[in-house]
Parts: sequence; structure tokens; C-alpha cells
Amino acid sequence: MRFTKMHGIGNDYVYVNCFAEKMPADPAALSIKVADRHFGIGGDGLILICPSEKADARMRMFNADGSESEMCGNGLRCVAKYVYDHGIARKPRLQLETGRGVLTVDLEVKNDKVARVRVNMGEPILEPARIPTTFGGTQVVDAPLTVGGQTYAVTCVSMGNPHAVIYIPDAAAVPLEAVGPGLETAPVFPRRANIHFVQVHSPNEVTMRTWERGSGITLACGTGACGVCVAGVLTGRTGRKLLAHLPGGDLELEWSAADNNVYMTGPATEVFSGDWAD
Ligand SMILES: N[C@@H](CCC[C@H](N)C(=O)O)C(=O)O
Repeated sequence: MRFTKMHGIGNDYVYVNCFAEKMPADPAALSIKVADRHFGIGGDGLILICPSEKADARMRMFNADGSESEMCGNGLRCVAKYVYDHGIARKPRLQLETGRGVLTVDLEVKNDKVARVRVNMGEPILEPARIPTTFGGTQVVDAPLTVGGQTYAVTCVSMGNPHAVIYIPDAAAVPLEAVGPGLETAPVFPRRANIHFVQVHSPNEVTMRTWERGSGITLACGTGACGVCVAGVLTGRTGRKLLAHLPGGDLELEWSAADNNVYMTGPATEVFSGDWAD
């Protein structure tokens, strides 16, 4: 199986072009194997670039534990780059099918290759049952959640996949490895959740660190950064335009007042290709 390793600000996945390769029989099991950083290729999971009846291509994304997620923001930018650079569809605006429907992406092309991608990530989902979370009310904004004897104020947003945002004074000081698993699997999140700790610098700039559902600590989470942009508006901490610093790099976000959609802009990088013999 031919594969390509790509990353969006350090959020790295093994990509398989299913236009050319046979669809893996068990992508969940394959994701666990290829993501292994010692015995596999190494990555935060597996992304399949598949033919679509509704769009230029379809993304399917699997975490390092084999669970399939509805969406992946950094992954979608890389899929867009692959689709353009490898000639699947040579258009500056692509339609890509994901678990949350068909999304539009705009490409910034330099020297005939995609350098940056702007994705219309769609409308955030705020109704608790649709995130999903068992918190009551119409929105979950700074709601108290006690895990491991510690109470956090969580704001919940779905961008197709579930996110919980927690504001803290110093993002670097959070013991992510220790607190991440308990928060991800808290009973209030029936399908688990991606957890983000956010430090606000100004109304348009934050630093965030992420514990991802199914993959643990990652260098970046695109859907999470969109969730942080939305949570900042809901909690009155930040404005509709945001620069987010993540461990692997920066993302530009906007929750548009005009159309209620969230826009994410950032780079996409191809690293190497190879053959997986298993
Ligand atoms: N890193 C991704 C999100 C990947 C999926 C996530 N772990 C989940 O299970 O929802 C991103 O860039 O959005």
C-alpha cells in the first residue's frame, strides 16, 4: 500500500489515496498499526482520501486508537493539498465530503503547490444533545465539571466532532497527560470529547493545548481551534476573529457573524511517501 505522510502544523497523519489504492479492509486496525511511532510509520492516525459522488473527494479519518471521527480540520487542509498537488482535482476551490457533509476549501497555491488552505468548517453545533453531552440547558458555557477531584469550567462545541474548552491562566502549566484521559472519557460526554486548555492573551489571540479523543496529546487540532474561537465568543473572552497559537504552529479563525460559519486558515505540508508492506 502506497502512503503519504502529511501534517497540518504538526498534527500528522498517514494518508492513503484510495483513488489509486484498494480501500483497506479494516481501516480501524490499520490506523492503530501505522500510527505507532515505534513499530509503525508514526502519526496521530490514518486518513483515507476516497472518491465521492457528491464532491471532489471524500475524507475518512481514524484516530491512533482506531476510532473513526466525523471531522479533522488539520487533516482536511492536507487532503485539499493532496487532491490538488497530486492532480485529483486541479481547482483553486474544492468541495470535500466529510462526516459532517460537504465543505468548501480555498487553496493558496505557490510554485504550483498548495501552501495554505482556508476551510469553511460550517456552523458550530451548540445544542448539548447534538454535541453530544448530557449537560442540560440550551448551551454549555463555563459549566462546572468535576473530574479526578478537580472542578473545571467547560464550554462545549461540536464542529461535527465534540470539543470541550477550558480556560486557564497558564496553558503551559497544565499536566495534560494526567488530566486528559479523565476529561475525554467523563460520563457527561457519551461519545468522549476532545479537550482544549486555553490561555487568553487578548481579545484576538490565544495559546491552546489539546488532548485529543482517540489520539492523546497532539501538536494541533483544527476543529478544536474552531471550537475555541466559538467558545471565546460564547464566554465573552475573545472576539469573532482569533489567532490561535498551538504547539505545532498558528491557525487563523473566524466565526462569521454574516453566515454563522467558522473559517479556518493554515498551512498543509507533505513530508514523505512510502510503501506499507503489511
Ligand atoms: N486533529 C483533528 C481532530 C481529529 C479527530 C479527533 N481526535 C476526534 O476524535 O474528534 C483536527 O485537526 O481537527
